[in-house]
Amino acid sequence: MGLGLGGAEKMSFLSDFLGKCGGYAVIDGGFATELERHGQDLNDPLWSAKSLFSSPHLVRRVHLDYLDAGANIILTASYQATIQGFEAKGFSTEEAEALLRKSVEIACEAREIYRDRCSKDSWDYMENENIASRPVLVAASVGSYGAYLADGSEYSGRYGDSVSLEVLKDFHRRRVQILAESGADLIAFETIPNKVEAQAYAELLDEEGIDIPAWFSFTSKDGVNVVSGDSIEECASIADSCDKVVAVGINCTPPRFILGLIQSIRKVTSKPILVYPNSGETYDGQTKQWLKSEEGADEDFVSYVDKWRDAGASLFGGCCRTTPNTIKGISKTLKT
Ligand SMILES: C[S+](C)CC[C@H](N)C(=O)O
Ligand SMILES: N[C@@H](CCS)C(=O)O
Ligand SMILES: [Zn+2]
Repeated sequence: MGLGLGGAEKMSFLSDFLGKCGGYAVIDGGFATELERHGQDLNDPLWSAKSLFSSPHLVRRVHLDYLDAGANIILTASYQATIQGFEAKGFSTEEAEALLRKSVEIACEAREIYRDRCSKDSWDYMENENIASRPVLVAASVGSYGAYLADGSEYSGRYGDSVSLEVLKDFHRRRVQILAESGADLIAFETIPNKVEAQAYAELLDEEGIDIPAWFSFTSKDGVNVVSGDSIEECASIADSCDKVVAVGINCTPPRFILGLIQSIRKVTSKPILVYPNSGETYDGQTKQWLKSEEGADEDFVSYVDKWRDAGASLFGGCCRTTPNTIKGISKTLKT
C-alpha cells in the first residue's frame, strides 16, 4: 500500500497536474477502436481486454501513438478486463489478476519508452521545448457492469432489479483493489450508465480505503440525462460528495450533447470537468459494429473544444472511434 492521500491532497493532486499542463489536460482517444483500426478482431466478450494476452505489443503501440499525439493521460486496456470475464475464458483467478496488473504495466512501460525517446531525440523536439517535460498520468480504466455483459449494455444502463447496489459493489471490488495497487496514478471509472453504479463506486472507494484518486465519467445519449434516464445532476452530485473523486465528466457520448452536459454538471460541482466524446456514431451491441450518423468528422469535433473550455471543462480527449489525429487536433487547439 502507498502512503495514501487525504481528501484535500487528492484535490491538489489534480490541480497541481493541471497547472503543470498549462491549465488544461489532454486525455487520449478511443482505445479499443484504435486496436481495431490496427487489425485486431475484438468481437469477443472481453472486447479490448483480449489484447492483453493476444497482442500486448499493439496495446503498447496504441498508448505510444496517443503519447506522440500529445496526451497527458493514457487509459489502460482494462475497460472490459474483469476477473469474472477472464475466468469465463478459462484463466485462473491468479492469471486474471495478473492480466489486470499487466494492463497498467504496459501503459507505464509506454510512458517510459516515450520519455526515453523524448530525451534521446531532444534535438528533434527542440521546436517544442515542453515535450520532454510534459506530465503524463496513467489512469486505470474501469468499465461498468454493462461493459462486462458485452452486449452494449453500458449504453442502456438497465441491469434489472436483481443487480442491486451490493451486487455491483461485489462485482467490482477485487478489480478496483488490484488496480489501485498496480502503480496507476488514478482510476478512471468510465462510461458510467446509471446512478446506482456511481453509488457503488463511491461506496467501494471508501469501504476499501482506496488511496489513489479517481474520476467518474458518465455516458449520455440525449444530452440531458445519463443513458439509463437518471439525472446527470444527481449522478454528478454522487461524484461531488466522494472525496476520492478528483474530476467528473462525460465520455463516449456524441459531441453535440457535450456542451449542455458540462453546464448541468457545473451546477452541482466545482471539481474539474472532463470530456472525451465518441465520434458521434452509434454502436450495435449485437453485431459490435458502429453505424454512421449525421455527426461530422474529427475536424468538427475538435472545433467544439473551445466552447467546452469556455463552459468550464478542463480535461479533453476522445472515446470510441476517435483516433490519434483527433488528439493531435485537441492538443493543438489547447495550445492556442
Ligand atoms: C463502449 S461499448 C462500444 C464497449 C463494447 C461492449 N461492452 C461490447 O462488448 O460489445
Ligand atoms: N477507454 C475505453 C472506453 C470505451 S467506452 C476505450 O477507449 O476503449
Ligand atoms: Zn467509448
